[in-house]
Amino acid sequence: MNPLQAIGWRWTPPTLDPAWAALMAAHPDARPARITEQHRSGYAVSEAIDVAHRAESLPEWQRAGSYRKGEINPESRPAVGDWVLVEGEAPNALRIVALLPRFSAIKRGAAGEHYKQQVIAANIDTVFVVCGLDADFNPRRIERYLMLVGGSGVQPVIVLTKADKDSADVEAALHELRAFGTPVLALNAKDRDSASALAPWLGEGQSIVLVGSSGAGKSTLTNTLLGSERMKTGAVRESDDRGRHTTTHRALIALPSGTCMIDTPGMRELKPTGEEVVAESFADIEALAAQCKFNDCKHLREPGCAVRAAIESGEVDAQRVANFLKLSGEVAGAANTLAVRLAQKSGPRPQGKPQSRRINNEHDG
Ligand SMILES: Nc1nc2c(ncn2[C@@H]2O[C@H](COP(=O)(O)OP(=O)(O)OP(=O)(O)O)[C@@H](O)[C@H]2O)c(=O)[nH]1
Ligand SMILES: [Zn+2]
Repeated sequence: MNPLQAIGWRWTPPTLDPAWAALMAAHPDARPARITEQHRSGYAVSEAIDVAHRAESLPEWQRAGSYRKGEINPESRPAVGDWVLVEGEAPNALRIVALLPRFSAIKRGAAGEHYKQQVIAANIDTVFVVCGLDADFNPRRIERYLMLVGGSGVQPVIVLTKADKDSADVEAALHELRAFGTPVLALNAKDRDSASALAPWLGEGQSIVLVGSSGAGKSTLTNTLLGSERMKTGAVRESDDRGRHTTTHRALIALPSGTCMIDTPGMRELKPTGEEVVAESFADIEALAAQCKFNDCKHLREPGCAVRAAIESGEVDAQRVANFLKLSGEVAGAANTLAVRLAQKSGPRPQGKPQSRRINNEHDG
């Protein structure tokens, strides 16, 4: 097997994106590799599972000033999961010479003053939104994740863990979540047969990520899919009493099925970029809204509101509608911040504002 296949490469010349083929033709001495880490000063790339090396990147991806001058959008820098072309030999002479265009990208609104958004994981096929059928069960949080990955090009799948627990009301949960229009499964993350329900998304050459709150069962599920105890789970952690963050970090994990799982810390801190289309992950509400009397209906107390009527008749959950309105407000807020930032960037620099201040926070960790 081509060692790249274990880290998600699945293309052959006939299935290769023409843009990729063109870049490869332009760099005949280069070969593909995948980004596993992105740092302030450079990158780590992998050409086979469990091996990653530092690689020198193009100068325009390094200079902080390039962002400020608007020469390079941070989104056009490689991120974890990106395929790049490299030249030279590891460990000391690897150089990235080109970024291959990504087919999907999970982004988040960036904390920095300058850039609008940051790519957290690129070239992912499926994101499993993991939620336990215990006290962790929270449809509103699931809706938030679905909204954040909506429009990324990544297929979301809801995975409800802890279905084996006596207290789990599996049928009620499945019934509620099926209305979301996203595939949903309930399983026991500790059990291999149960976890095999994920097989349709775990084909060879697929790339996946798991998101979900602490304790949802992500490490447990990963271990079960791996078939061995490779990640430390909550249980281990409790006994060593060192709190969180004991999970050994490994960016690309090869599952026996030939799927590449990407584990990147940024996935834990998703927040809106302002470019999300909330309605996309609320298709049921969007369909109702199309029937409201006023086409700018806010679904609050307008007459002829089909959304309110559907709440009354029990067709749609009032909390789901409330969350839709809340998330729409958050995205609108983020979009506003984004617009202000872009305007400041293109307009003249405010008087008396020191240049150096503007460079702060430009980097991700
Ligand atoms: N009975 C049962 N227990 C589960 C299941 N999934 C996870 N658990 C337990 O729930 C606890 C937390 O699971 P983890 O896999 O550590 O959760 P996590 O999502 O990786 O948490 P973080 O690493 O903090 O993000 C552990 O004690 C697991 O054994 C399940 O499907 N059934
Ligand atoms: Zn309405």
